[in-house]
Amino acid sequence: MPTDASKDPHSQPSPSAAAECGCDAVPAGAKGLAPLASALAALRDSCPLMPAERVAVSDAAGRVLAEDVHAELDVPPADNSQMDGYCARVADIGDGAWLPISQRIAAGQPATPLAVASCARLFTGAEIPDGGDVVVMQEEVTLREGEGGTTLAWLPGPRTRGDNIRVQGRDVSKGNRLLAAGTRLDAAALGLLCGQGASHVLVRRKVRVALFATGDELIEPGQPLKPGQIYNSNRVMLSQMLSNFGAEVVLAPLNVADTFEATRDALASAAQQADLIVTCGGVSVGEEDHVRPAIEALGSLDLWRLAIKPGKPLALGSINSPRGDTVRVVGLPGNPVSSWVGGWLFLRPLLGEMTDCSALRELKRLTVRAAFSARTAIRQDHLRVTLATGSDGQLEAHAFPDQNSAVLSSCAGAQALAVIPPHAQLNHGDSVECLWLER
Ligand SMILES: Nc1nc2c(c(=O)[nH]1)N[C@H]1C(S)=C(S)[C@@H](COP(=O)(O)OP(=O)(O)OC[C@H]3O[C@@H](n4cnc5c(N)ncnc54)[C@H](O)[C@@H]3O)O[C@H]1N2
Ligand code: MOO
Repeated sequence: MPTDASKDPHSQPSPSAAAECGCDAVPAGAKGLAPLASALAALRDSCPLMPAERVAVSDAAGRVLAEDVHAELDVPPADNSQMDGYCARVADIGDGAWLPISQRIAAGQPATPLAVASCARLFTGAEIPDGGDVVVMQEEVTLREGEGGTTLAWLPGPRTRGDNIRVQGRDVSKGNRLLAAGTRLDAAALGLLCGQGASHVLVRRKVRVALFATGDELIEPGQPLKPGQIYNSNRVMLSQMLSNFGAEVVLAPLNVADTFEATRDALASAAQQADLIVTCGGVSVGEEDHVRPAIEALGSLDLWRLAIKPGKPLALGSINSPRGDTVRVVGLPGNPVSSWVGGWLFLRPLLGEMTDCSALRELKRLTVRAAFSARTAIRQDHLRVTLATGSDGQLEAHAFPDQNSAVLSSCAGAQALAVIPPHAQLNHGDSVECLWLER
């Protein structure tokens, strides 16, 4: 387990946990940094819930159910065969019997009651005829010609009642809850709805997000790179993350100039059409960082500067919208890793809250063995790790070697964030709690 590094005079910062941006050394920053839990509580506080809307099931992938759905039908609707074979009565088979084939039932055809001391030729999915109580796979059956052009089947016995029969309602029982409100509809859930014959479903409206990046150094991919410029990696990256988390990006201007006026105007225009505003960059302490003052000019800054790494200068606020309500603003730091980690730690749970989605609200936690060492100072660190099974079968977390908040390579392919609490020394082989980055 991580130990308290502040009490160990000999412990040195590990490369992965070094304070790359130097923030830990800023004395003023040591105080007043909000822990992650307070930031998440502030984020969830009086969050608007998206209204419900009815959409076609075929368009509902990734949407969040706004009500419980109860089954109106049994699935399967009648007992049916789970093999290609022959249906008979266990009593007629006994220790094995030659039985005449009295009917042939393909999937989709109605069955007639099974004649006494006979069997029915049937196929996977075909309805079980009344009276039949077992299906024998065709591989076990021998056929021969009987008298008068009939065919006889040898069904070996003894058999057990119900073998190879899928009983009515085995999958879904009429009246039972099929899916709970708050479920994010994946392929299987859509299949369940279709199995009920549902064509439409009541879901939460997607959260409309306005997203913009600030920074005069940014240009869009495809343009020639001039001295001093860098490509805008975060806009498309965050837009993709937001879509994956179920949101609809409604406004994403290519870039916003690094001025107070441009930032304020971009926020004000975003508030006209969005349920949530996400900005990237311009939240630190430099005089080119205008997001915080712009939020304060249009509403209130609820939280700024967190005891987390990466992501210390993350800003949470609300601005007044022309509709008379307020729109939440999440100001992510511009460092690409800080933005990406902020997407997982804040945007995902916030979207979960706004759509009442249980799966998005919390990242799942797993405790594994650390295949690295790390040391933290005043901030809780979130190291990008991949998970692999060690030689003894235990799950291990492997940290990307360079955990600097500008090294986006640490995020590509990362499967979890290893959480290293403040003032801790984690040694190779210790248990470490990870947040699973479920895609
Ligand atoms: N004196 C201090 N300086 C800094 C502190 C501090 O406490 N005191 N905090 C540092 C930390 S921690 C972070 S994180 C960054 C965050 O700063 P900003 O949110 O203001 O971000 P920018 O300055 O705009 O950009 C930071 C970095 O990231 C690059 N960037 C920005 N946007 C993008 C984008 N869309 N695509 C790709 N790269 C982007 C930008 O060029 C900078 O290199 O502040 C530290 N400074
Ligand atoms: O460490 Mo900053 O907090 O680079 O994101």
